[in-house]
Amino acid sequence: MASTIHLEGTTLEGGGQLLRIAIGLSSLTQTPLNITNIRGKRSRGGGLKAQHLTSVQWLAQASNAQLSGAGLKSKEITFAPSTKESKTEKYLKCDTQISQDTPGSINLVFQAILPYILFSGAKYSVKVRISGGTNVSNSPSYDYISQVLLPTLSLIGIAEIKSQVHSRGWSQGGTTLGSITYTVTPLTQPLPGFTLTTRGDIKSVKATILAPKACEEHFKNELNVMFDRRGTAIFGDRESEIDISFEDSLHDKRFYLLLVATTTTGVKLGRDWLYDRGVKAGKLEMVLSSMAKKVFGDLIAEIEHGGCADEFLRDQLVVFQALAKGRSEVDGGRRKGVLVEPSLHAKTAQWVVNEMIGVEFDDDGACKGIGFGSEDEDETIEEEELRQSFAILDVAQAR
Ligand SMILES: Nc1ncnc2c1ncn2[C@@H]1O[C@H](COP(=O)(O)OP(=O)(O)OP(=O)(O)O)[C@@H](O)[C@H]1O
Repeated sequence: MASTIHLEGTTLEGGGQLLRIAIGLSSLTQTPLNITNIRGKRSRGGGLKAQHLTSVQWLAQASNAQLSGAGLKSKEITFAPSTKESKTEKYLKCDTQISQDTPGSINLVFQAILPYILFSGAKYSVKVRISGGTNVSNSPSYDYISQVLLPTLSLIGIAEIKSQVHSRGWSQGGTTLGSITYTVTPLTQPLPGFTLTTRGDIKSVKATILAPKACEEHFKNELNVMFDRRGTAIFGDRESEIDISFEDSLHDKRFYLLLVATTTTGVKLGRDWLYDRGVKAGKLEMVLSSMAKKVFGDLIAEIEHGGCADEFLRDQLVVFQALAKGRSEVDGGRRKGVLVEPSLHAKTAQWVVNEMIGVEFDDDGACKGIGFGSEDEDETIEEEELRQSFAILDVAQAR
């Protein structure tokens, strides 16, 4: 049996993403895992929030893992997947519900469980209905997942993930919970290494607005003004293809805007903003115009670096690069001729995959993945273990 890997939860970003990636990889590789100081860099002492606990418990059930220490606010857990059976089918149900009774981000739960389902080897589609928040600050919204992440996964060879939003749930103070169903078809072959390095020209931009119905015209006008002003920075002198969609947020304090640029090579770049406070009388115009300016500015910065992934997508692709077979590269772009540094979230994701499965990333955002599920995967892991023990020997000799 593999020895337990220990991760220190304060490393780098020190948030929930470290836990999500680690538990997903532990379940897949059946490697026991111990995490201390979970979310150690977050305020109020860190520990597991409901959303994290839900993900850990679901993965423990799906991989038949022994879980100890897990509870709300827990700072240390040990997760030991069963190594006796590899028959995922027994525990990974084809139709499953994950219910949260708080508006914790549905999409962060999805982020935690997706690699496990995709690479589980199960021979049936897995339908997961998750309740909680669909649009929550500092996490991917439903709209971002369905318009940026899933089309990108399709571009790199993971075609079969369908999404359906049943109702919206907003972070903080929302009265109703939202729910989404994701239907995932597990891979039947190892994921081939992929490159996202050819950006292409911006072909179209889709704007998604969620806001109280009364401000529909107003919000759309703000966006049209911004497209007039900043269209050249987006499209250059090419024809602009613009689509603006509006959905009633059914909440007088919830305003959300997502802009997604699609390029001629199918690359998606997205930026969004959620404003979830009240708007004082006479201030609506200012709020909508500030939102529009901010999201346009952020999207244009993503377009100008010329890379193939926005800041958030970059960290969300790391685990897929690490599990794919052979070399994968995601171009994060350049500013003033210098490579755009990965965000702290992306560096954390890269650190976790290195600790868990020995995959190293270079400065270009490339790595050699282990080819999870392929016949020679054991060899790749063994080679890596051997390499690491030589590295330890080298260090010992140097002392
Ligand atoms: N606006 C956004 N659009 C898309 N993805 C986002 C956005 N904001 C954050 N994310 C993604 O959400 C994840 C947040 O990870 P993080 O570790 O902060 O999670 P967390 O579970 O909320 O932890 P914590 O509560 O500890 O902050 C990252 O993968 C990041 O890329």
